[in-house]
Amino acid sequence: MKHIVDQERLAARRRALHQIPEQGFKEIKTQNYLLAVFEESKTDFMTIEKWSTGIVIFIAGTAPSKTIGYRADMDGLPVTENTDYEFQSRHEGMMHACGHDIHMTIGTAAVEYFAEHRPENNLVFFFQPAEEGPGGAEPMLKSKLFKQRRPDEIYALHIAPEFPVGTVASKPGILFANTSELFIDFQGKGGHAAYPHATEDMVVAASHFVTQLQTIVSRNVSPLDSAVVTVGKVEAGTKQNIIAETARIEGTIRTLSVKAMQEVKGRIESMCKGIEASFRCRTSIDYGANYCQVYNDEKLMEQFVKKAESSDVITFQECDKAMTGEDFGYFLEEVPGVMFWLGVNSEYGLHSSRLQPDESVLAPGASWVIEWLESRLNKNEID
Ligand SMILES: CC(=O)N[C@@H](CCC[C@H](N)C(=O)O)C(=O)O
Repeated sequence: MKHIVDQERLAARRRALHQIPEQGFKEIKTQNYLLAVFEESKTDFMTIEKWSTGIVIFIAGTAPSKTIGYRADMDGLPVTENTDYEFQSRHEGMMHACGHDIHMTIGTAAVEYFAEHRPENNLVFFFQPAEEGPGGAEPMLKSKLFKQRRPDEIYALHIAPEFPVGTVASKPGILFANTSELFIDFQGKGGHAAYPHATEDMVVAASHFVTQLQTIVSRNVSPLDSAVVTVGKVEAGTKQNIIAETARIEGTIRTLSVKAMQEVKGRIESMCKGIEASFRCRTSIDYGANYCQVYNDEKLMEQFVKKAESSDVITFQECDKAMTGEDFGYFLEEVPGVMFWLGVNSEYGLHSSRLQPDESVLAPGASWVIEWLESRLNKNEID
């Protein structure tokens, strides 16, 4: 199959989306932009419905015996863009630094294609808000709309800066980790910088805590299991000559097993008690959004690999699991399916202010998604 989509049209769309990154559950402009795109290809066998700031599109098949699902995430990240793009983000302090602009654009190409080539089976697209947090998948799955449109299998992609354009990579079983956000507040007695003995310094307390955290992965988690504890943000104090009354750390925990997640959280709780005793302060922990692992169905993965290996538009590569998180894992808990990486060859990685996915991925990426979905929608091809 040659590229069946128009690269330039998709690039223009991706650039438009790139300029309007919005936080989770605030994707209003993004939703409106997508709705306008879908309105142009609307047919009488296609239903377009809003869910929160997301969109669900149902394409009724000609002779359906099942429903195939596809999901694309929509939100941006609080990152100040530092690329050399002419079409940089117009939203200060926000950027599509995780490639969701590419994910959505490829999703729109698939919607347009199947609006023109009505499939035999039903097809449902989930344009999902808030993947980066607080998590749109879980509430979407609980919605009445999802229950009405529930697919029998589901697919999604994520861009991969480290793979060349034209590469699709995945693996059976666990692909992405279990995750938990981590927010800890420290509260003590602040005061004058010249009277440390009369205060409890929360800069020192939080700093000790961050250092102690590093021993969880090296000394508490089994070396045969895997975990990550990252602190991405620390905030404390008000001025250089005032001893800080409060501090806050924000981070994330990643584990391959549910057991390791419980162990890491248990250690964090014990360490907080230790910090309270040592620094005469109070701590409070909030685990924010938690995502389950992304687990690829083995049988569907086998079929995916078989199809990918015979495709002219992409090359398949088996990859290792990663400690990234994705709330698509919740879809895969409910419905069997596959998530895969799509190479975009960027020197800078996901969540970097300099991430620059190679746009030439749009046509082959969309063609592959269409080719794969078509094989699941056309009854002659399904094993
Ligand atoms: C693919 C990717 O980068 N996903 C995010 C998911 C974030 C989950 C949650 N907000 C957390 O930080 O734990 C990731 O950071 O892996």
